[in-house]
Amino acid sequence: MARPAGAGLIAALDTQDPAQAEAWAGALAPHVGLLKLGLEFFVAQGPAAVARLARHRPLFLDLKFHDIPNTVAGAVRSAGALRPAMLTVHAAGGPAMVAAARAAAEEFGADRPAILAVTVLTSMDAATLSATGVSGGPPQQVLRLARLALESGADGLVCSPREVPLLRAAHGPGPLLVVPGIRPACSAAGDQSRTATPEEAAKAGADWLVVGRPITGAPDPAAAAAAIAASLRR
Ligand SMILES: O=c1ccn([C@@H]2O[C@H](COP(=O)(O)O)[C@@H](O)[C@H]2O)c(=O)[nH]1
Repeated sequence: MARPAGAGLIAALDTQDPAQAEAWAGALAPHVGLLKLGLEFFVAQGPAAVARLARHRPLFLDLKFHDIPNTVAGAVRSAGALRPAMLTVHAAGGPAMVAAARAAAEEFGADRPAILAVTVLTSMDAATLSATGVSGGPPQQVLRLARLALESGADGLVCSPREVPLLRAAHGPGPLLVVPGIRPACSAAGDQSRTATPEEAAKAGADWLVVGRPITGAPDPAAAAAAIAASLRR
């Protein structure tokens, strides 16, 4: 998948309902670079329904694999058959798991899915992370997991907009940085903790901004996506 000029927009279609996903995909396709489908849709509707949505835009299949290396490699083979542009694994699965995901993706040849490693979920603040036994706070843990994942073959990272400058300073322009936790001014944060506006995330150096509820929960989702896309072009 070619890197966008500036920051590109990805719409997260978080629903179990195939008719809703289809309606969003059709309405949002002119304004976004990719459509993101996650566990909610995949578990409810399965691979065939996912494949149908790829008629609108390339897919980011965000299933966040986290298992032993052999199992993750098999899952990447299964998911890769849907020809998504990008797939996610959890960096916390360790170097062998990330390397196994990358090796399985390579089996799809030149237009293989990019393997993105999720660092620290954007819903987690320092206290939540500390409760899982990780000391030092999100920035330090994101940097630790990013290094592990990139050295193990990940093409890019999922991180919050707050860590983008740190990751660019540490790893330069190479890694694809895909960034949820995006909240236009006046949008409700909901369960997201480490947030920024689309303009802030783009200025920090994100490649792709992932936006769900601020688009899908808007009275006119297409207009909301168009407004965010326009703000990224300014
Ligand atoms: O750390 C992460 C990783 C993935 N996500 C996903 O992004 C979208 C965000 O949706 P919003 O409605 O804009 O909050 C959602 O599909 C998450 O599963 C994330 O938020 N944080």
